[in-house]
Amino acid sequence: MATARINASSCFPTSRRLDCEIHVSLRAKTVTVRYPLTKAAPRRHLVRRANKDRNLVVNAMEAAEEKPTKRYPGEPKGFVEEMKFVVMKMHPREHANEGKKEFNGPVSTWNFTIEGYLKFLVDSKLVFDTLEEIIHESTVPAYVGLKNTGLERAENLRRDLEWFKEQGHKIPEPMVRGKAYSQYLKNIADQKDHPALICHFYNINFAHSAGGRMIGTKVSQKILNNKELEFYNYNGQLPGLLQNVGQEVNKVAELWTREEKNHCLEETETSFKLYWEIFRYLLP
Ligand code: HEM
Repeated sequence: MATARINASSCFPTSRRLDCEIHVSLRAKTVTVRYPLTKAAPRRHLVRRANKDRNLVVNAMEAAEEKPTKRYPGEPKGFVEEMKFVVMKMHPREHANEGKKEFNGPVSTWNFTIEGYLKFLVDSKLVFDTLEEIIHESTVPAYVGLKNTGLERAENLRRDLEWFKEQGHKIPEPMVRGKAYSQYLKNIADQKDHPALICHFYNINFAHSAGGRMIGTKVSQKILNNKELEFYNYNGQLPGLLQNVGQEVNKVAELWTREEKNHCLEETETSFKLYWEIFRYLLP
């Protein structure tokens, strides 16, 4: 609501006239209008005129005021929340609710096979290998806080695949889906597209910590005799690790323009599609 303050005390004489001001405030902005009146003009004229002008000034300010800036879902809580909002909309509804059904959602009806699961692990390893190498070897300031976060999975996956080998399983070579995602990550790193890369960093790591872990539990129960794989084992408390990484990503994104943030959010679709292809090895 606009208010106008007629500041009669700010009438001050100059050599030939009496200048007075009114201040009109609209939300955070204040406009000052100066009235050059002759010394002879009585103050009540000034007040009358200022009152009349006040509405004109308010209207002009309202017209000039920028439209309220768009709020993005999740924005008040930080950029990671914005990313979460976007990716959750991409999940099929029954998958997004999976965690609320005490692991008895559709994933529990999947008939996992060792063969499919090994493909999933091998291609996931290639993706984590690539992502971790890019982040680790980079000197880009935006990635500094994303090194050695405790979410790294490549080494744990290597140990899991070793275990499968010891059990007598043949470990496949990386396949086209894993190679496609790995190559895509290398391309955006070469292009120095940091917002896009950080989008993938978030989605790959956080997807694994959420739906990925649920799937891991089911696989373990159904076909691995409850064997706990290293892939799902973190050095430290996972919620704390995720919170720290989330804070680091939020800090980086605070330096971005809205365009860079939107570019990062738009990249979610590619990340979801590419990683979804790898999850599909698990489908019967
Ligand atoms: C079978 C496949 C999948 C299932 C069953 C699944 C399931 C879930 C579930 C249940 C959640 C937790 C929702 C909540 O917090 O209430 C979740 C979160 C998430 N998923 Fe998926 N998801 C799958 C695939 C993917 C893919 C392909 C991506 C993207 C690459 C992805 C990215 C994420 C992310 C980033 C989160 C948010 C984690 C967080 O910020 O806490 N998910 N998913």
